[in-house]
Amino acid sequence: MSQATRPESAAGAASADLVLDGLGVVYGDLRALGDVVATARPGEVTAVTGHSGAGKTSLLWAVGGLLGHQQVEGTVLLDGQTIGDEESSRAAGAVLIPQGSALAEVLTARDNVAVPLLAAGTAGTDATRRADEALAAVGLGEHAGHLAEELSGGQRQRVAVARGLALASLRLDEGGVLLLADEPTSELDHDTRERVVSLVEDIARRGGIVLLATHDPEVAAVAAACWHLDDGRLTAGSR
Ligand SMILES: Nc1ncnc2c1ncn2[C@@H]1O[C@H](COP(=O)(O)OP(=O)(O)OP(=O)(O)O)[C@@H](O)[C@H]1O
Repeated sequence: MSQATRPESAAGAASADLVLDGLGVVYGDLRALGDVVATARPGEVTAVTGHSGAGKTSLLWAVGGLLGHQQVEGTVLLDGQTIGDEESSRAAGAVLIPQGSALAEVLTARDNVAVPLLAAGTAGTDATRRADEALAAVGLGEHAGHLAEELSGGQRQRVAVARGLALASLRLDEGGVLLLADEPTSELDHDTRERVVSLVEDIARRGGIVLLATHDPEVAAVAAACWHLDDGRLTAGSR
């Protein structure tokens, strides 16, 4: 594990870094996130921690361009370019593994993983191959043909992880990825959790930028850096 940093200033960030400069999120009268200044580096997993309601999902969604203009304050830069709206974040390789599995119930596990790959322009046979590989990697190779609605909570979460990792791998092949993983291990047993964390680490090892929101100290402990949120404010890094 490398020395963790408290990203107090965007100054000195390398150009390929993800830089949050005064990032804030408001929902009407509620301020969920305020004035976050932080830098995440390619090749590292950055854990995003904090109590329930601290603003972890809001941060990930703001970076991914998934919130409305009026809800987001400040600037998100990747490789020196402003991102943070849907189009620019997607073009920059942003991939979200959402909290909760958000699967299409009447599609198979395989199709849940393959459809976003097809939508991203992957040819059918390649999308199926990538989907099957991703499902096998999370231990669901034998469930590829099962409908999502037939799967357990933990299996569904693994399909969602496989979907995100398959798309992240595609983005890496295309030039780069910004993986936003929102509590991807919350419903997994110990061994499966370790397997998923290792797959997320692989994305970083291949040069991706990874933000990993988690409540789990053991998961956070694998990260090279940690952003800890307290009521929407970034507090001191823990390592
Ligand atoms: N769409 C929304 N409209 C209004 N308030 C929201 C919305 N989404 C989140 N909030 C509020 O914003 C705050 C931060 O929520 P957020 O989901 O970012 O926290 P979190 O750290 O991810 O929480 P958890 O660990 O429980 O998932 C909370 O007070 C929450 O109630």
